[in-house]
Amino acid sequence: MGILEVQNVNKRFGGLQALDNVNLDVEEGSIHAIIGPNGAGKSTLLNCFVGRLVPDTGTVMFNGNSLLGIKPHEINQLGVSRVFQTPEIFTDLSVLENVMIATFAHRDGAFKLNAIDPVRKEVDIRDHAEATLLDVGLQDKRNMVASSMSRGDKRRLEMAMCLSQDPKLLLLDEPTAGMARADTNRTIDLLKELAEKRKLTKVIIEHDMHVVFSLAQKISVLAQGHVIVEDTPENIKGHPKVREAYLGEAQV
Ligand SMILES: Nc1ncnc2c1ncn2[C@@H]1O[C@H](COP(=O)(O)OP(=O)(O)OP(=O)(O)O)[C@@H](O)[C@H]1O
Repeated sequence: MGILEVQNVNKRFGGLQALDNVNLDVEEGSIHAIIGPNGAGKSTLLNCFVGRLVPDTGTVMFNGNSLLGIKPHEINQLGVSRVFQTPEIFTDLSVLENVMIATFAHRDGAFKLNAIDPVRKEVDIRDHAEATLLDVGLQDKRNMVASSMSRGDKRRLEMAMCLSQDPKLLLLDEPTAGMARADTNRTIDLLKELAEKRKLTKVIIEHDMHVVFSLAQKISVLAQGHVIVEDTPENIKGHPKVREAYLGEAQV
């Protein structure tokens, strides 16, 4: 049994079947990629894991708990954390303060900007945040104001904010979107390092096949809301069904 088990999930938006009987089995400690052409249903599926959307039918089980019908912060407290395509950070605060706020939010269940004054005084939270910044290589930038960081560093900061909550499952929505190749490669290295350092399961949505094939142990291919193949990267490469799904995009 996987740490994340998705069974027979369906989701319609009006006349559109965005998810069509989706099944997914994510093994604990693995990096599992979800790929597929534009509009295949990848983000819709991820949204069903974090309480942003509720499937019409089906089940989503994480570590023995159903993720359906509970609030996003409750899902977060069960150990599921998500890195968004556009970093969700407090731009006026320092790098360290952003991570401290995320650590605090996980412990106390509230993500509030005005919590920063009491949080600044909490030594345990500061130590934990400093250790997380070291893990993602941002320790030298801890006092920088978040708004002045590069795009790549902002995404790294958001990853630190997620990691500071000690998640069991990290969901990454196109973690390298819009990055230059050098930044993309740094992100790949970081995710590989984290896989070695922490026993953390990762589900990653990604269009960049260089990233997918560098990281994933298992790949699920979505097309028109349906998982057409779930297999290892070796078997996915050149798979006729996958080529067909990408016809015209020619990425795999
Ligand atoms: N809230 C919504 N209301 C109506 N239709 C939606 C909604 N969200 C998504 N859709 C539609 O559902 C389908 C799947 O969208 P989704 O964003 O999940 O695809 P995706 O695979 O993540 O695409 P991309 O790679 O372009 O981000 C698309 O046709 C999209 O237009």
